[in-house]
Amino acid sequence: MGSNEEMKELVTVINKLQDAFASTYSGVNLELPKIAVIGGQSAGKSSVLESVAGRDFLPKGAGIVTRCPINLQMIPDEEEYVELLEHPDVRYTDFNDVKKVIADVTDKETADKAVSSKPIMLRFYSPHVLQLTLVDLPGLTKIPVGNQPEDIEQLVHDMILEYIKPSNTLILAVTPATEDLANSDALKLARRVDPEGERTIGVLTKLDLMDKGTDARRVLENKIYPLKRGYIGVVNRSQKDVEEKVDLREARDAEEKFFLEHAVYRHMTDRVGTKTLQRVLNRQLQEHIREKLPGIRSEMIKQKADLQQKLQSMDALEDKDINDNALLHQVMARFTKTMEACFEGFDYSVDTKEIVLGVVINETINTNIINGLLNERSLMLTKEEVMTALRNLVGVQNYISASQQVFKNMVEKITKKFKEPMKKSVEIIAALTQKAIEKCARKEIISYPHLEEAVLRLLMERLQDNELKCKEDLERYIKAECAFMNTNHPWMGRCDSDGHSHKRCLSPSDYDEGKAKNPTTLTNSTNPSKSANPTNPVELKPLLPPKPKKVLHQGYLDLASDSQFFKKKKPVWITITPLHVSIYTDHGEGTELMQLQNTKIKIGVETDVARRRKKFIISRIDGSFMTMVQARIIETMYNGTKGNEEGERWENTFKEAGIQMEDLGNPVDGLVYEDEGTEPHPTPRKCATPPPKIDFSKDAHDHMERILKYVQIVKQTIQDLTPKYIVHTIIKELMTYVNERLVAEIQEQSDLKKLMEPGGEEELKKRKMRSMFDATTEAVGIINSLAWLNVDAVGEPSFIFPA
Ligand SMILES: Nc1nc2c(ncn2[C@@H]2O[C@H](COP(=O)(O)OP(=O)(O)OP(=O)(O)O)[C@@H](O)[C@H]2O)c(=O)[nH]1
Repeated sequence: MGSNEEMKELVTVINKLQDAFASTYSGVNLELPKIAVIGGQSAGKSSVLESVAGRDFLPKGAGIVTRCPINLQMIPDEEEYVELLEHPDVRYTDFNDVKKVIADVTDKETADKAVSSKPIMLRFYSPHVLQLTLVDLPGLTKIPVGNQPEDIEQLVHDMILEYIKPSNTLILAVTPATEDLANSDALKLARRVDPEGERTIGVLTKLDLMDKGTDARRVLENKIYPLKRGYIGVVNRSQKDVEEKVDLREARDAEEKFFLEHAVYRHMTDRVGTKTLQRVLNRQLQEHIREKLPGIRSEMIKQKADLQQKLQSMDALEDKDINDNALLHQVMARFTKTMEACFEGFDYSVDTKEIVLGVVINETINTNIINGLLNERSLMLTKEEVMTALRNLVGVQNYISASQQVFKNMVEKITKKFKEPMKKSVEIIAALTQKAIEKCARKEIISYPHLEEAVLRLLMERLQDNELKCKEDLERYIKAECAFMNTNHPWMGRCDSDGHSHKRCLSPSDYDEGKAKNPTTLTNSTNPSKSANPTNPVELKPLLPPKPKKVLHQGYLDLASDSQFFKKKKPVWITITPLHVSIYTDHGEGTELMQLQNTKIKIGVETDVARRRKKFIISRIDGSFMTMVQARIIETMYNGTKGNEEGERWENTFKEAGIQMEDLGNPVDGLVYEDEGTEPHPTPRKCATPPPKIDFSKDAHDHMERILKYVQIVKQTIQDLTPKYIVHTIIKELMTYVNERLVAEIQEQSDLKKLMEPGGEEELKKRKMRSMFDATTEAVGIINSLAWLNVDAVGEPSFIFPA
């Protein structure tokens, strides 16, 4: 490849690399050297800089024209124009305007002082330039003129030093050929920062103005004041040329002509002319690049590997070419998985730093709902409150019995109290669920703000619907609870009014055992809900004869007329086994009325010695009801017809069967039986005794206990069911929606392209990193493509600076 072509390629490559580096945000830069032009006042600095840049946009003239540093940044671009920092929005394409603005800004900046160190920033965009910076500095002045301060020389001196100090700055030390080189301030200053002259290029201007017969041959031959990089002689436009608007191209031609026709200079073409100066500068740059690129390449390769690793860990490399639909499904699958992990705890990468909201919801259910809102003391009635209510029912009347209506009203009233806490519970869990959704969305969808917005909108709508539905369901449940009171609930027998279960749970057989077999609703069924429910009568079926068992004694005893079974006194068939006392309507084919467990009953015995009668008063040891109709005692009597022995035998056999017996003696009032004339036993004599007193407090107490027990059951059921309803309706149904409908609804309602428009910090970070990765990859590719990178030969001049 010819060297000129190499340089063309170099301009392209370097500019591409600069672009690539700019997008890597890495700070990696070719750092092409700045070129600072220094020299005495009116030495021709601006003219040199201009001819290097190839455009005429700097003010020139006699006197001190450049009074501020002019920072000219050359930037490759398709169009050619100038921008000034002072007017960032204006693109100057007329260079005369640029000149004028620079002059104005200079005047403004130096209105109260001779010079200013604040640079005027210019950007020169052109398709023909490399990205590098040229700095025109004010001329060194010796004697203050006009309003210039006394220390003007020092001021300018210090400013120039500041600019040329960095080792990455090439110094163009401009001296007019009309001056003695030994007095060159430019060279003196350059030597201070570059004593070896490694980055200083001597430029001799105004060769055309030298006295006739004199020339700068010995200077240009580097013999007078040697510099490592030597001297270049140039002829710029004279003040007259400037005024006559001779353009740079014409000036360049005139310069060429001048040197070719000059007797001395035409023999030293490699030392004179603006083109030569450009070529030298190009060479400097090329050398610099050649030196720097291998290091940059290694740095880029390392950076590329780092970025690749980071992107892989962020799962961001694969997404690159995926289409929007696939991306939507990918993102939503991640979101669904995170939601499931939150609620179901199926996350295999179990979080050890933070409790997921699902766990918070669980704790809230147990602590704040079951044992909080739904366990408030105010929801329940105290014994005193029930008792007061019962007393209030009768007013001045004597208490007779508590009606079923009273029971219903009171239970209903308490049950309805649960409505508000249940609703509140729904709201609490809905609010937590909303938080969980938002958190999961933030985690998984934040990179796609439109999608996140759509997901949140749909889920919030669904959550609201579910919340409403759940409240309605629970309200309906309360209504259902009030609609039917299951007073035969199995727990009625086992919960005390404080809601505590007895140590031993009753089995269904227990439930049956204590149950009275009402002759009108008798059944063989062992199902408590059917057989025990007085509102659910079933056909009366005669029982089969009792299974053969070891009978200790059996026979007829009379059942009292207030036994709750019969309206009249009636003989019943009783058998005593080691385990049970059973009462049948009759011997053989009779129906079993009751079967009582010996260990659970006690029998009080009254003996009427005169009549040889014995009355056996059977009750439960725990005081509970004997029958469905709520009698606490069953009175049976041996009527004495078989003599004393038979009465004694009954009593002894009860004892033998392990029943707790109590001798009640010989009662004063005798055995009270209405004479019903029943067969086959003689009728006991009617006894004139006062009617039994109604025990208000005992009956009310029983009623109160039943109410308290029942509302306890209601409460426990509500405590049990409410969280189930809530979790099902609020969370499970929401998850079903997320799994089955959400994506489809999102696709139906929104524009897919817009949905998947990335945004948000996380995505921006990923994108930035990905573009850095791409730029680095490109930069490495560009550097690798430079075959001449390791070639030592220095290329010929080219058009880095526009011709
Ligand atoms: N004949 C001739 N005139 C030149 C040459 N170089 C510069 N001039 C003129 O010298 C004057 C000063 O040139 P400038 O380029 O403004 O010099 P400067 O060093 O930038 O001046 P200050 O910034 O004011 O210090 C201008 O009128 C130029 O036209 C040259 O090589 N030959």
